[in-house]
Amino acid sequence: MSTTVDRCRSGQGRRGSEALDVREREIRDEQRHLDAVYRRLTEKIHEAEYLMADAARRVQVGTPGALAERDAQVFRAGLHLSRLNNEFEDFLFGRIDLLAGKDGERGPDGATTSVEPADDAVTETPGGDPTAEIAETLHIGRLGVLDADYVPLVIDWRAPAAAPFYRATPVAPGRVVRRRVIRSKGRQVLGVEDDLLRPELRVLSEGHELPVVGDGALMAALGRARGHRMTDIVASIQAEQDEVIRAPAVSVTEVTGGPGTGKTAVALHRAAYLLYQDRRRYAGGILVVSPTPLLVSYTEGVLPSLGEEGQVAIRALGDLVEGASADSYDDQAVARVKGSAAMARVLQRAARGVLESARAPGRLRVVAFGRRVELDGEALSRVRQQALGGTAPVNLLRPRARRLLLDALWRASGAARRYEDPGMAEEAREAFTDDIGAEDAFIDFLDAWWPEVTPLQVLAAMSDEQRLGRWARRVLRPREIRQVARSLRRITPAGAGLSAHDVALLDELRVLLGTPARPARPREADPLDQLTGLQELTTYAERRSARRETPEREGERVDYAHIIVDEAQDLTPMQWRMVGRRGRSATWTVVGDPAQSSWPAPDEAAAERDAALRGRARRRFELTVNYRNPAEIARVADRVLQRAVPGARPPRAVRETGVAPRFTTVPAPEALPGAVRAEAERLLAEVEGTVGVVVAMGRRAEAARWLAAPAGAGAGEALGRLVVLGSLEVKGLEYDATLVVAPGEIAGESPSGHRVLYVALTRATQRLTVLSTPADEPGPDGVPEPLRAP
Ligand SMILES: Nc1ncnc2c1ncn2[C@@H]1O[C@H](COP(=O)(O)OP(=O)(O)OP(=O)(O)O)[C@@H](O)[C@H]1O
Repeated sequence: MSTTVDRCRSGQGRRGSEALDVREREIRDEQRHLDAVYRRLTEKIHEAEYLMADAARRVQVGTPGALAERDAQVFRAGLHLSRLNNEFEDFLFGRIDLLAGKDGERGPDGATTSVEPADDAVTETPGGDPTAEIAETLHIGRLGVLDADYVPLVIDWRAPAAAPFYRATPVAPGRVVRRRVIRSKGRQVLGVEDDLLRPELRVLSEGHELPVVGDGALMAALGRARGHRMTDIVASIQAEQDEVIRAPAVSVTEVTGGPGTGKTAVALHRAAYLLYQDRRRYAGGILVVSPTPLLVSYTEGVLPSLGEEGQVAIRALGDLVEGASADSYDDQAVARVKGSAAMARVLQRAARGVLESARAPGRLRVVAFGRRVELDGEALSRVRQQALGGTAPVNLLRPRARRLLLDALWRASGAARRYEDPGMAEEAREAFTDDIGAEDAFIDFLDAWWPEVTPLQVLAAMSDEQRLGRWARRVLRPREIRQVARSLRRITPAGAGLSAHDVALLDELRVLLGTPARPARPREADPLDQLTGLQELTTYAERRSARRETPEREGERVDYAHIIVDEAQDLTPMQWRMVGRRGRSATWTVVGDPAQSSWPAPDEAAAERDAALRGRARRRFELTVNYRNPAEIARVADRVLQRAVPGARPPRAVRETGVAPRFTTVPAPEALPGAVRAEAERLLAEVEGTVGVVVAMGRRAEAARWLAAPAGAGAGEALGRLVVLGSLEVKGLEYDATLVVAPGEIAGESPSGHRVLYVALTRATQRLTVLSTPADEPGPDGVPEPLRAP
C-alpha cells in the first residue's frame, strides 16, 4: 500500500509532523518543476520576440510569396507571444502519475497516448500487495510547454494526453495511479492535493513509495467564497463534464442538467477546447449567447483565464444587434407577446406598411415637355403597392419604386401617343426618364415618399396603437396590441429604452428592411499591427475579418463557426430566430435546463429552436451533479421543483454544510424593509463573499432603496458584497448567501413563476434565508406555502 500521509489533519505527534514534512517536500518538488517551466517560458518569449522582429525585417522583400509567409509568421508569433505573456494566476495546476501503457504511441505533445495499463504494469507478489512502478508523469497546465529536447514540461489541459487527468475515477482509473491538483499563484507553488485512484497498489516512483497528500481539490474549490466574477474550473473538471467539453463539434451538442451542474462553466471551457482543437476554423468565430448582461459580466473573465482572449464573443441577448443595447425590462405579459413567433407576421406587415406613414406630399408634380404632369394619391398608392409586391427587403426596393414612378409619370404625360416609331418612342422615353429622374423636385419627392427606413423607426411606428392594430389584425388580441404599443412608446429615437425582446424584433426588422449597399467601412486597427508597427500590409486576420464583413454590408448578420447558447430554455421564439441567423453554417452547443425556464410556451420555442438548428443531428448529454448548492439548500429547492415540474429529477448535491436554510417571517408588509435589511446584514456577517437579495421583478427599485444605506459599522465594505436583483435577473448567477424575499410574489408573477422561484432558491453556495410576508402563508415553522412539500 502507498504511504497515505496527511489524511489526518491534526498535525499532532509524529504522524502529523511526518505528514507536514512530506507535504513540504512535495511542494518543493513541484516548485522545482514550475521554476523549470518558467525558465523555458522565458526562452520561448524571447524566441517569439525574435520571430516578430525577423518578420518585420522581411517587409523589404516585396514578393507576394514572401509577404504571405511573413504575414503568417507575424500572425503565429504574435498570437504565441500574447498567450505566453498572459499572466496566469496558476499556469500549472495538475499532475498525473501513470502506469506503463498498453500499445501507446507518443503524441505530438511528447506524451504516450495509451489509455489502458500494459499487461505487466502490475506485479503480483505472493503474500504481498500488488506492486507497480510509475512509468510516466505528466504535468497539466494552461498551455503546452516542451523543453529544448521536446520532452513535455507541461501538457495543455485540452490535449488528448491530459484527458485522463479529468476522466480517471477509482472505478475506471485507466493508467492513472495518482491525480494531483497543484495550487500555485504566479510563480509560486502554494499547495498540493492528491487523489489516489489505485489504493490497492503499492506504487513506487524512482524506488520510493508514492506519497499522497491532502483531501482532494474539488471540495476545496466548491467551498471557497464567491466574488462578482466566475472563475474557471480547469483544475477540477469532472469526468461527465469533460465528456461534454471534448465532444467533437459536429452538428449540435445539447447539454441539459439542473442548477449548479456546471453547464455555463462547461460551455465556456468547451469554447477554449474548440479553439485549441482547430484554431483556424474557430478563430474569431465562436459566439456565446447569454441571457443577461449580468451573466455576461459574471462569466467574461473565464476565457481570458484559460488563455483565450478576443476570439470568442460573449453577448447578452439584448446586445446581439450592432448599435442596439437593451436597458429596460418588459412586463411578463408584454414579453410573452413580443417573444412569440406571431410577432414575425406583425413585423412583416409593419415593415411594408411603414412607408404609408412617411411624411410625403399627397401628390407628385413634375414638368415634362413644357407641361405639368401629376400623379394623385390614388395613383401613388397603386405604384407603391406594385413596388412592394413580393418579399424583397423594403429598403432595397427603392430603385424599383423609382422606376415604377417614372413609368407612371411617362404614361400620365401621354407622350407615348405622339410617337408612331417605336424606336423613337423608346428614345424619348429614355430622355424623359433621365431628365425627370435628375430633377430636384422628383428626387426630393422620392426621398420623402420612399425613405430608407430603420428598424427603430418601424418600432416607433408600431407604438401607435391604431397603426399596430392594422398590422396585427387577426394575429394579436386588442389587449395585446394595446400593451405592446404602450411599451414601445418608451423607446427613444436614439434607441434608449429597448428591452431584450425589442432587440429581437429589431433584428427581424433588419432582415425585412434590408440595408442598402454602402461604401466599405474604414479598416479597424488590428492589434497585431500595433504589436509590429507594420500597418501598410494586410495580415491573415485582417483578410479573414474582411471576408466576414462582406455579408454584413449586404444587410445580413455575421455567420459564426460555432454558437454556444447558455440558458437555452429561456430563449423566446423571436430570440431563436435572431440567434439562428448568426449560425447558418455553424455547429452548436446548446445548454439549458427546462425546469428553470421562465418562458411560458415551451412548444412554440421548440419549433423555432428546431428551425434555428436546421434539423442538424443532435448529440445529447446530461450533467447530474450539483456543485453549487449544499444538500440542505438543494432539498428545499427540490420541493419547489416538484411543484414546477412534477416528477422532475433534481441533480445530486455533493456537499453538506450542516447549516439548514433559515425561514423567517414579518407580521405585516410594512415590516419588510427593516427585516430585509436585518437579514441581509446577518448574511453579510456570516459569509466572506457575496450576498444576493432576490425579490419579485416588480419590487426591484423599492428593494434597492431599502438596502441603499445599511446601518452599522463596515457598511461600505459590506455593500460591495451585496447585490439586489429581480427574480429574472439572477439567472445563471450565484452568491455565497441568498436572501429570497416574499417567495409567493415571485411565484405569482407569471405562469412560469414556480420555475422562476426554483432558480432563485438555487443561487446560494453556502447559506439561504427565505423571508416571508403573511401573503406567503408561512406555517408555524416559518416555511411559506410555495416551499412546502407538494
Ligand atoms: N468541476 C468543477 N469543479 C469546481 N467547481 C465547479 C465544477 N463544476 C461546476 N463548478 C462550480 O459550480 C458552480 C455552478 O456552475 P455553473 O454556473 O456553470 O452551473 P450551471 O449548470 O450553469 O447552473 P445554472 O443552471 O444554475 O445556471 C460554479 O461556481 C462552478 O464554478
